[in-house]
Amino acid sequence: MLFMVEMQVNIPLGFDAEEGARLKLAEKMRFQELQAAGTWRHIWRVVGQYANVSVFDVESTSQLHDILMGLPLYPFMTIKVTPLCRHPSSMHEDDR
Ligand SMILES: O=C(O)C[C@H]1C=CC(=O)O1
Repeated sequence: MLFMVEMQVNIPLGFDAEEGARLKLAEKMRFQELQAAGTWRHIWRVVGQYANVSVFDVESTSQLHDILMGLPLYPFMTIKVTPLCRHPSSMHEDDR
């Protein structure tokens, strides 16, 4: 199942810089793990914002829920999830 996930990161002004850097590194490592597994299929930066638009490929909504809630930066994120399905004109067989 494919989902578009929009994530806005809001780390409060004055948040401990070292802890912020640690969380960002942990987030990057988790992202790369999920990308390598094919679960976090795509990611784009939203220009001018600490935000991304991503596509996740998961088995269930509860899997996606657990992944998102487990992200190191989750406590600072506003997240919007949109289910996707294959466009009838798509040439990509793996768009499911
Ligand atoms: O930078 C972000 O948009 C937040 C998050 C998503 C991947 C990652 O490495 O950090």
